[in-house]
Amino acid sequence: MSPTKAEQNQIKSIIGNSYNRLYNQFNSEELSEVGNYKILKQIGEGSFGKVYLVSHKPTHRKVVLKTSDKSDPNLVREVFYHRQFDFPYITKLYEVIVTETKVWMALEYCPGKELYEHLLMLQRIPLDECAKLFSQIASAVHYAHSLNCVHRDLKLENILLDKKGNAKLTDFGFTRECVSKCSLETICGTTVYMAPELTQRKAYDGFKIDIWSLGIILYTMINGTMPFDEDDETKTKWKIVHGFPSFNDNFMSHDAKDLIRRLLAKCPTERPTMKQILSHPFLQPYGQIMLSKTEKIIKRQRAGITQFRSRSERKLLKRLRQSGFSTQSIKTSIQKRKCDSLSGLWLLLLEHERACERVDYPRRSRSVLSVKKVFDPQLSSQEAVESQQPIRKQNPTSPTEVRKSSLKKILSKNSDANDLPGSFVKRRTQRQEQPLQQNTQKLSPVEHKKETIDPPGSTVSKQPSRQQLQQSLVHLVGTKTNDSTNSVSPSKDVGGSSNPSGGKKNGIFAKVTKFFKSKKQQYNNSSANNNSVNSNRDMECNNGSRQNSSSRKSHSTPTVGSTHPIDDTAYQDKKRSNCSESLNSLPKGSNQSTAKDQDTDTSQLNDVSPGDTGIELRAHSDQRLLKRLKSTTSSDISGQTSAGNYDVETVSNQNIQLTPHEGHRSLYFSRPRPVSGISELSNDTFNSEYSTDGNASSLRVVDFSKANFPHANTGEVSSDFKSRGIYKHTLDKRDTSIMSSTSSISEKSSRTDSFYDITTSSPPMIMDIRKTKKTAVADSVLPRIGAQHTLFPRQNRNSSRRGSIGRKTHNRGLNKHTSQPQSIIQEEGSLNSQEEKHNSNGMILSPRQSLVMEENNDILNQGDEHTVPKSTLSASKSPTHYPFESSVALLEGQVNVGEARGSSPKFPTSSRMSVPSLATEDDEALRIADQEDNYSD
Ligand SMILES: Nc1ncnc2c1ncn2[C@@H]1O[C@H](COP(=O)(O)OP(=O)(O)OP(=O)(O)O)[C@@H](O)[C@H]1O
Repeated sequence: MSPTKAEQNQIKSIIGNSYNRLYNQFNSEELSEVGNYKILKQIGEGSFGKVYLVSHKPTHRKVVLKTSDKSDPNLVREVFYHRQFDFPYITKLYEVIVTETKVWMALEYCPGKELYEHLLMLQRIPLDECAKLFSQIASAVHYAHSLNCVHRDLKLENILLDKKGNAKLTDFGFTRECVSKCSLETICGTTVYMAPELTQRKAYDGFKIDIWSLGIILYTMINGTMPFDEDDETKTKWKIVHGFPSFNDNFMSHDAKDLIRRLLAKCPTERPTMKQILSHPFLQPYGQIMLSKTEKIIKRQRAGITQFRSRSERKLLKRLRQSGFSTQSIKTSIQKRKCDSLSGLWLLLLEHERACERVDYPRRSRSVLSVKKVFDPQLSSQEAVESQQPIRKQNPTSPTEVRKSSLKKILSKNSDANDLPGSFVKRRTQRQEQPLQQNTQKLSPVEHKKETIDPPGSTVSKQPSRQQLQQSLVHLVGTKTNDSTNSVSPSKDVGGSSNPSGGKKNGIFAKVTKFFKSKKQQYNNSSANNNSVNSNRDMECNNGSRQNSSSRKSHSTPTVGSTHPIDDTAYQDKKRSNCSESLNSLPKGSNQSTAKDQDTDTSQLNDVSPGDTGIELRAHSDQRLLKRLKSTTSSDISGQTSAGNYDVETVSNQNIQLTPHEGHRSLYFSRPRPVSGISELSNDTFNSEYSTDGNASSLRVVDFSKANFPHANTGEVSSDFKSRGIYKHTLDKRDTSIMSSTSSISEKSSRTDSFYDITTSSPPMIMDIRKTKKTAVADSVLPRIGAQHTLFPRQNRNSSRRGSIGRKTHNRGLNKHTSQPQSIIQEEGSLNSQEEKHNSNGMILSPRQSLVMEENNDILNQGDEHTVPKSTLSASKSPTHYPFESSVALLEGQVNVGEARGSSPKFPTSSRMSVPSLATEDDEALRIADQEDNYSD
């Protein structure tokens, strides 16, 4: 029976509204979702992108999404190595989402932030805590070394703290493989953490430079200052080579001093091995525990017996299978380290499962033994002392703490859940507030301000948030409380839901199943509606096909956007249907407080974005930003890393009077934070790392190290050096290396190969920006990674990642419009503008696209509310081939809109919609590029 006129109108109106919501979402300035992740807030900013706290929609787990421009030269390296690591003290990489201009890494959330910030807060870390944290860091390095990987940028900023206060190594942008004792030549890292052989630009053993950096980290943790840190970079380097750290006996134990001395041995071969470090008396008992744990993990992973064998893994697999997931796909995804959405789902569920197992089985015997202690009056004074150590508070490691925590768990299980957790959290918060306030007083105005903006103690929060309370409650009573925002009752048909002890588990599993079921349901709904509204079929087909092309692509490319892992024939059939998607946007219930009525469209967007379509919406800019000194000052400190040319400039302008052992600067000294970098001098060697696997490069700057350093005794800089113009010398060298096309090519192929291991994305645009001005001083700090910049379009940025050298902005106008929607339009627009020369019609659309637009036009005219005037949707039918069909499908409206703007003065004058104006920008960019070429000539 055909639907009545009223029904038809209702359906049209629904589609119209849905279309408008989607349209508005595409034009929104706010980024709300990426893949399966819902963005909650921005929590940090790196040199090449932002870091967001997000919620994994299927599991509701908190995850960090770190975004990087593809122009980040270390991005591929970072993902390539990071995904290989599976270790408790290394941040987990769950998933990688690739869009046209960005790569999004879903990482384990470490609410404790950086160890650097923790140290700033405490001024110096107590010895016992140092031993524990350092053992964890050293075990992570040991693990990476056992996989023949060297980190090369170990520093306090690259160690994060999780919610229990455990150290997690992160940021593998400089990592590379290193077969034993191989000599590397790429100068990279952060100056104050660099080993003497690095600052002297000698070939080095990658393992040994990591060990030196560990020594710097340990010294700084204990002493609260850095051992070699001067205002002037050259002095710092001189001290690294010739100086010795001074020890304050008030903070340093004999063992600590001994270990630091060994780690900071000037001669690399004298530095201890990782095993020797972890066995050192200062680190006991933590060191030995970590060593045996690490060895066990390494052994298991080498034997390949880690995956899908454990009890929790088998249980989880069974549940997923029962719920209709294709477990084989999940296994493949994990085993091949695809870092796709299935990996993300699996790893997060497994983490949750394991956490639940720990909560499920509290150790009764221990808790009973601790009763005396709890009521011991002396304990309260001890607690006061411990409150000075917020990290240890949250991560009880001493037997007393373990007992107390276990007891609390037991007690809370037997008590009223409403009372105990609250009171416990409150007490804990009070205790933790104290040191925070004390420390705040000691901070300099700069740090104090920073504190006010963003309290650094993620382990120490003044006001426990609702989520913190909930987490504590979960931790204490072992059952998740359902609140209005997150409550999802465990579905009965989910495998294992009858498990009485697994309330939390069932909750999360029910959420996952519900998430995918709701998606499946959408398909079913659309099918039903399709059948019932045959008369509207064509119309829906047109609207649906537009999204469907993207959706199809989404399902077939799991690394981008979301994947529908439910193995269901009906669902697969639906996937094949061309006319179903339009009704995906039918309203549905949402179980998230943050979800707006656009939720349906959001999931729709999720299916087609971001990777499939390249649709990226600019992030919400008024989020509280974490003010990082190093990023805010990065442009000022371009010489902070091993930028030799910059050093020369500094040296030649200053009469350096070096006094050995000038004393140590406090961390609170208001200087920019150290930044990592790769020297431009090693451009050739960097390439040779890829092309020759670490063989010595033919291009060496002989004697540079000698000239670069003041005299060992006098501190005087050689006049020869001052007058010789090493600046020019190095510049020439750099030019030579940049012109070393062989290495560039080898690097290019290596990079793209690695890149394509994990993505199916289109290759990066190649742009030649090698030619540069030779006049300005700033040119002497041109990116050492010049060759890389020929691979990736450089964004118009004032700072560059890790350092220094690439800080000069190559503003050729080509990347002026870096906001995501613009870049999409720009690409499409430029495509159009190229073809416009041959096409007098101006508007270029494929027949199907034109048809879709016309149909949409009709729909919108019939809907009650719509924001797009009819005139903006007119389209001609010039046939054009589009390589990226899905992108174009999503852009149709915008392209049309842009073209029609002239004829419709009422249309909103958003620059991103203006194809003609972007064409003008391109012209302008070319003009600037030509000008720069003239300069360089
Ligand atoms: N997994 C995480 N959990 C919590 N916060 C994180 C996480 N990763 C990064 N952050 C936050 O984001 C900030 C920037 O991240 P990160 O340092 O990794 O970026 P980056 O691009 O590598 O920066 P750079 O190389 O300049 O140091 C960090 O200081 C930290 O506060």
